[in-house]
Amino acid sequence: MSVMFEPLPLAAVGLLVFVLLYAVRRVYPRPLPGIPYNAASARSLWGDATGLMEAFKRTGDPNKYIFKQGRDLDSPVSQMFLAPGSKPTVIIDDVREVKDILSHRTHEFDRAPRTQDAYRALLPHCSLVKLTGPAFKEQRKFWEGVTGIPFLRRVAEPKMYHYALGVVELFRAQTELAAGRPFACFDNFDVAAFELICDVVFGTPGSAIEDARAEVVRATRGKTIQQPASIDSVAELPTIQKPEMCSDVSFFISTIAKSLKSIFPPWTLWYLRQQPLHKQRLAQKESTIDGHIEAARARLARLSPEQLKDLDEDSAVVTGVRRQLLARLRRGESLDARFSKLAQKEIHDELFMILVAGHETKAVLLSWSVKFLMANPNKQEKLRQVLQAAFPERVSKGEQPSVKSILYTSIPYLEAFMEESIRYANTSPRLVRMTATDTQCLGYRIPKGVTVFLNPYIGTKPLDIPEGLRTDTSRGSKDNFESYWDPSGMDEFAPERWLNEDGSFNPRKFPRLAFSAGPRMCYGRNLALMEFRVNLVLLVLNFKFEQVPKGLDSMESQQRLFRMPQQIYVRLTPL
Ligand code: HEM
Repeated sequence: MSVMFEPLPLAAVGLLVFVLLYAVRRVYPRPLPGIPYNAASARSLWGDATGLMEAFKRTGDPNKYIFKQGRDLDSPVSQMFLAPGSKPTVIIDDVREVKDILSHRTHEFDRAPRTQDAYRALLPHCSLVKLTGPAFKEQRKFWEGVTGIPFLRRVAEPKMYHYALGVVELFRAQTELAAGRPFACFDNFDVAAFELICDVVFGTPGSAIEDARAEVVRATRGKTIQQPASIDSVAELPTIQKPEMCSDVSFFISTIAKSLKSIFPPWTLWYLRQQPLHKQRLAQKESTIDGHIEAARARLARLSPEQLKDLDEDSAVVTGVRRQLLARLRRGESLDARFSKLAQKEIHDELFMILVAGHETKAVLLSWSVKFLMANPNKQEKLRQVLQAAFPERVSKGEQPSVKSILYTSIPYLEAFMEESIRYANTSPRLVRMTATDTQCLGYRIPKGVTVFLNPYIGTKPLDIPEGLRTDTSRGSKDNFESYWDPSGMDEFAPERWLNEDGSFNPRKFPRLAFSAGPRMCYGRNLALMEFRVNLVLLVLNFKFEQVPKGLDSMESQQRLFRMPQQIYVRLTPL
């Protein structure tokens, strides 16, 4: 009997071993043929994830580790294994090719599901999560009024000046209370950036910066805060009370960042969304934004068709609502009814996206630029001298320059300083795409459905690549810039590299990718640049940024949604 049954268990064991071996093989890295990789990582179940996690723990920023690989392997295209059982991720590290992919190859390299998933749970209808097809382009066109120069000049300019002056006054009060000690200042920039974007989106002025200043003045007069004995210790300042919506947006930004950093983003996101705090904040932001949309709809629905057509849009919510109402007029529908659920959601999500994308980015850039001022006292002094020459009223009469003169006076060294800050801050150090079709890059075949990390940093020496391996458009772009690499090195902060010999500013000295390129280029670039300029000018004219004590001056970065400094302390002398 037993002899008869022996072959069956043997076959079962054989099958089990085969299935196990197959399963193990499936979870171990399976390299894409022909693309260089780290051989040791390919032998490990966790692939490159272990090294990446270690680098993240050690430095707070995984991007150096990711883009170092191409240099180690001497290849502009390489692959990494970032999660067991998943396809490899391809890394592309060549400025010309990255710019070409972003500008001309969106049908081959489009929005990655990783990015879509992270945002889709919160903003399913916003343009950011859409693939670069007709629906995306139509939505961008619908909203372009909000980011266009006429709207920015008419609506955003006076508001950004107001909040930038508010920050100057807050710094002045904090400096008095700190009495020579260094103090943390990220919240100043963060809350002011939020109040501006919120005002641009809803047309409702914020008072958090003014309130914070009043609180600091009260604490100084009442001597209610005991400062540390040492002049080199961090001063105690009253905490800025963030508007509720600002805390909500920061909370959602950290949710998105956590999911983007996770090895298994959908699981992380699912877990975060189950948390009661998440649900509570979500309900809060839904009712706030919907309230603004309904108030704008009710107001605009009372206008005559002519008034509606002639109306100057004075906030993003008015833009969204007016354009929906104009579409109703064209279809011969009544203006009175509430919006359909879909129309309401589309306006809602785009407004929320502007709040998310247009808030922390600007505060992070300003924080880096303040660090560059402190780390480079000679360049700070030079910037101040050119600004004082451009705006003599600040020195002779103590008057602040007007917003128009700040924005529209040509000041080459200021433009170079801004450009170099944007380059060196490298706030979005990794752009993510997915191949939408089987394709190739620099002679390497990349199959459909592979996640691709693009390095937009203008600061690493390009590897030698035969021109014949490039696409036609990439070959054609060779002379678009004076250089792709500064022989004096790009690891220094040097605004001068953007100046011609005659001292004029030359934006074509090197490529610029900090706001990405092509059809998916940053939507808020103009607003961000104007706001950066106004804040930088007013800060440098009003304060000397002294060096902060050792231990508070680290230039190390951390990766949240953006690459931001680990430490942001200032020590100021008012001017
Ligand atoms: C210093 C400030 C800023 C920097 C450095 C920055 C950078 C970027 C970058 C690099 C991208 C491209 C991401 C990609 O290609 O995958 C991007 C996209 C985007 N930015 Fe900005 N940004 C800034 C400010 C703003 C502001 C103020 C707004 C809103 C008013 C904004 C709205 C957006 C949106 C909506 C997208 C997504 C575009 C798409 O649909 O693909 N950004 N930004």
